[in-house]
Amino acid sequence: MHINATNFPQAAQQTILIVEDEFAVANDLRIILEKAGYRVSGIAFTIEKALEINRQQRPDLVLLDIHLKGSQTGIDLARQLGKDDIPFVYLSANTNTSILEQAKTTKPYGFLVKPFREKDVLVALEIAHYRHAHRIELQIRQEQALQIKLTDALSAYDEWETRLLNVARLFQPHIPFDYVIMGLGKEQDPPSVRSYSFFRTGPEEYQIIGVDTFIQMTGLTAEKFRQIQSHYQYDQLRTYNGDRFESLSRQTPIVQVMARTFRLASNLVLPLRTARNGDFYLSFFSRQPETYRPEHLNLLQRLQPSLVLTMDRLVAFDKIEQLSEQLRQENTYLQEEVKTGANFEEIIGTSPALLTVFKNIEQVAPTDYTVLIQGETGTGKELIARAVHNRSPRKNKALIKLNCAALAANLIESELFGHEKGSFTGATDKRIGKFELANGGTIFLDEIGELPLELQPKLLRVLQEKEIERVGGKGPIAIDVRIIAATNRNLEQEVAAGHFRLDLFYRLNVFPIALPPLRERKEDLVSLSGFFLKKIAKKLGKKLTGLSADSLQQMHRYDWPGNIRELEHLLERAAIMTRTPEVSLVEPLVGHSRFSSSDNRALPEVKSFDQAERDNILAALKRANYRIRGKGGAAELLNIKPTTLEAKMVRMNIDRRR
Ligand SMILES: Nc1ncnc2c1ncn2[C@@H]1O[C@H](COP(=O)(O)OP(=O)(O)OP(=O)(O)O)[C@@H](O)[C@H]1O
Repeated sequence: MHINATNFPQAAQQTILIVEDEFAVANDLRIILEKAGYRVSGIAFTIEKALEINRQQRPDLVLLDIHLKGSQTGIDLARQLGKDDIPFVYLSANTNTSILEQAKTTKPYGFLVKPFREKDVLVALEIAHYRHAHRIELQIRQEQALQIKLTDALSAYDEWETRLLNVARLFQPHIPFDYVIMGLGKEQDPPSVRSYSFFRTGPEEYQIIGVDTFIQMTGLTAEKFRQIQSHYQYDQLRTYNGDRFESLSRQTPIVQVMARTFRLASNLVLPLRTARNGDFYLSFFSRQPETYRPEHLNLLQRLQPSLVLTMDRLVAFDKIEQLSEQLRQENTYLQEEVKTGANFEEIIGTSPALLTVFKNIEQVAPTDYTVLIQGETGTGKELIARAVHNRSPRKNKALIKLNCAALAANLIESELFGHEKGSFTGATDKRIGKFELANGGTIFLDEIGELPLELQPKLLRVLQEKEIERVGGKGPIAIDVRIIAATNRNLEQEVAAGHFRLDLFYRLNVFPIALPPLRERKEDLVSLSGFFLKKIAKKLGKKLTGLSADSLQQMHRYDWPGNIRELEHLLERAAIMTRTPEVSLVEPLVGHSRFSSSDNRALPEVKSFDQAERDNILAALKRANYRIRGKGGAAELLNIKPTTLEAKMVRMNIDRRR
C-alpha cells in the first residue's frame, strides 16, 4: 500500500514531536511522518530540549525513546506528558522487563519496537489518535471491566487466600506493586478472614507471605509482630512516596520492618470501611520511591464503593456460614448429650460442706473467671460445672464438655481446636473444634489432670491469648470461651511430680472449688438415697418407698471411695433385686472402710499408686468378664466413666480382650 496523507486523514492537522537521541532514527521518522502529511514540531535529543519545544508549541503527540542520554529517561518525560494530557508512543529497542513495567505505568498510547517499518509507525499513530480521542470512554469501559473482574474474583468459590491473590493479579496492571497486604482490620470478625500478603517474585509470580513466613523473614518474635501490627493505621486513602514514605516508615514500626525486609520505598493505602462487617484494607507497596500517582488514587477512589459493598456482603456470608456450622455442630453435640442423659442439673444435699460449695458457685458464676473444681471421683464435679454455667450470663449458649482422659492421642489437637480440610490424612472435611463450638459459652475440661504434657502449652496459649489455631489453619481465631476445669487428682502434687505444668496450673486455679467426698457429708446420705430411689423407680417402673434401717446404718458406717456415683450404682443394683417396696442392700457394705482401721499389727502391702491402679483395673476387668460398659461392667465396678477407663487402659497398655 502506498502511504500518504490521504490514507491517514487526521495526519494533516497533527503536530508530532520526536524525542530520540539517535539522529538516524529520528531523521527516518521525520521523513515518514512528513510524507504521511504530519507536521513535525521538532526533534529533541534530551528531555530539556523536548520540554522547551513543547513550551513553544504544544504537540498533538510525542514519539518518545525510552533510553535517552543524560540522567533522565523517556519515562520521566512521559510522566510530565501524562500530566499535560499529551498522548505519547514509546520507541524502544530491546528493553528489560523492569523498565517496561515502569513504562507501562505511565499509560502510553502505544509501543514501537526498533527497528520499525514505515507502516508500523503510521498505524501506531493512527491507533494512538483514536485512543486519545476516545480515552474517557475507553477508561470507563476498562474500569467497568476491572470492577466486574474484581467482584468475580472476590466472590469465587475459593479460599480467601486464592481469591485475594487473584485480586492482586488484577490490580497489578493498574496499581503496580511489589508487595501487597490485604486484610480485615482490628475487629477481626469473622475469624476466617485475616490479613494476607503477597510478594511479587516475577511478572506473574507471587509468593504468599503468611504470618509464620513473615515472622521468619523479618526476624521478629510472634509477640513483637502482634504488638507492632496492631498499630498499623489504614484509615485514609493515601499515597506515601519518597520522603513521605520514609517518615511513615520511621513512625510505623511494622512499615519499617516491611520496608527493610522487602526493600520497599512507596505505599498506597486503600481503606474499605464496611458498614456492618469491620474494616478491610488494601495496602500496595513498591520498590520505586515515586510509584503512586494521583491517577492511582483516583482509580481506587472510583472502585472503593463497589469493593466496600462486595466485602461487606462476603464477610456477612462468611459469618452466616460460620454460625450455621457452629449451630449444626452444637445441635449434634446437644443431641448426644440428651441421649447420654447428662443434661439435668439437680444437686441434692444440705450438709455444711455442700452449702459452702453452693456459696462458691453463686459468687463465681456471674463472672468470667476460670473455675477449677477439685474432688474425688464421683463427687459431682460435672454437676457443679453445669450449675456454674447455668447461673452465668452465658447460660443461653452451649456448655461443651470435653473429657481430657478420653481423647485419642493423635486426635486431641483436632478435637480441641478443629482442623481444615486435608490438613492430615483422614481430614476429609473442615471440622470445628470444641473450643470454637463453645464460642460465646463455656467449655468444661473434665479430668484436666490427664491432659498430656505436650498439649498443655497449647491449652495455656488458648487461655492466655484467647485465640486458637485450627490444625492446618491459616492463622489464629479469636474465641470468647469461659473455662471450667475439673480433676480428681491433686494437681499440686502432679505439678511437683512434673506431670502438670505449673504455669497452666496457675492459669486454671483462678477460682478453685473443692468438692467434699461423700464420707465428709454423710448427713446428705438420706436425701441423696431418696432422690436416687425415686429416679430409679421411675426408670424400672417399680414402686420403691425407701431404704431399710439396717441398710442406712451400714451406709453411714461406710467410707464411699466411689462417692455419689458409687451410691447411685449400689442403689440401682439393690432396686433391681428387691421384691419389696422397701429396698435393702444386696451385699453387706464391709471391708471398704479405708480410714477406720487402727490395727497396726497386720498392715496391708503398700504398692505404688500406678501399680495399685493397674492391679485394680485388671481385677475389675476380670470380675466383669472383660466387659467395660453397662451394668456390672468394669467401669461401673471401678466407679469411673467407661471412656475414662478405656483411656487409662490404652495408657497402661492393658489389653481389652484377654
Ligand atoms: N449432689 C448431688 N446430687 C445429685 N446427684 C449427684 C450429686 N453429686 C453427684 N451426683 C451424681 O453422681 C454421678 C457422678 O457425678 P459426676 O459425674 O458429676 O462426678 P464427677 O466428680 O465428675 O466424677 P469423675 O471424677 O469420675 O468425672 C452423676 O450421675 C451425678 O448426677
